[in-house]
Amino acid sequence: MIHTLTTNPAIDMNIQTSKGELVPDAVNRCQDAVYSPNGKGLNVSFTLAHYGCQSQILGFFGGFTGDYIVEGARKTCSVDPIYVDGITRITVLLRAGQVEYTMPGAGAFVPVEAQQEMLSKVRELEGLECLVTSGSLAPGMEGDFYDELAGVLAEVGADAVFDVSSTHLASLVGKKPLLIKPNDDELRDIFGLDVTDDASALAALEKVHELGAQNILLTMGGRGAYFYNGEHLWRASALPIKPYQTACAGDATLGAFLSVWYENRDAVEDALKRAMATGANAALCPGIGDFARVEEFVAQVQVEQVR
Ligand SMILES: O=P(O)(O)OC[C@@]1(O)O[C@H](CO)[C@@H](O)[C@@H]1O
Repeated sequence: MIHTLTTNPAIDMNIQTSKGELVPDAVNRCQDAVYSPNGKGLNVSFTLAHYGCQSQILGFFGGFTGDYIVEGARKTCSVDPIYVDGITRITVLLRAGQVEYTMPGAGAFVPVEAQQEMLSKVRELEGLECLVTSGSLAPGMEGDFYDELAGVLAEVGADAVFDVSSTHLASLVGKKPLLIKPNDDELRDIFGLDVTDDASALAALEKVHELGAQNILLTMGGRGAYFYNGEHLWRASALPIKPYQTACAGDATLGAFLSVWYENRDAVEDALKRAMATGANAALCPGIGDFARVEEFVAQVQVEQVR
């Protein structure tokens, strides 16, 4: 079974300013608030659940916000939480007219003892085939937690998938994760690599593969995505949508991709079509979305094997 790990989950609070603008030093009244239990790995689990793939959510949770997320997530997924003393964060996703502001809180402090408890839990999980670790590290955690985690996964023979924005990813790929999912900003900031066309995508993803990542799913928002497996490179088109909020789209893309590809490594085209369609649908909704237009979108995604 796939498990997901979110060290720093969040309630996503989507709001819109009533006047369609954000005015400094003024009272900006807001409307249409939507609250949802989120965090990057949870979003992957919710997406997997939508496609009938069972997964279990792991993470650190604290306070009333942590309880809200655990309770909410349990409506669709199994959750095995570790509780910490602080208060799990809220991410404010504010829309002011055409402008989107994403404001994640810092999150609850995770002491070393809780980190060790998580590593022991992972080591002892029954039926662990793959751990998807997503999102930022909670306060109190350092990049070496990922190294220890990768060590535990290697020890128990489980696959590692990382969708993390930490600069530590540059060395973590040396542990040969099954898959990483950077976006184009992360590829530039962490690996110093830019993608402007097929040739630069191939050069960049070959480089990251040489560093150790077995497979790379590169998401680029409105510019589509590439997938490289060390041998072949595929390009997938983006949907021409007007996003409501882009925050959860990458997680929906990853979850949808895994829901096909993890069990069938040859089904890259189908996996990419579902991934792009699901990501686009998520971008139209608050939270992870309603998956309502996925089938319609699948038919519109163009996937081409470019090498
Ligand atoms: O601080 P992180 O973990 O990078 O990002 C957290 C977050 O913004 O990402 C998710 C969307 O991807 C949201 O559900 C969540 O609030």
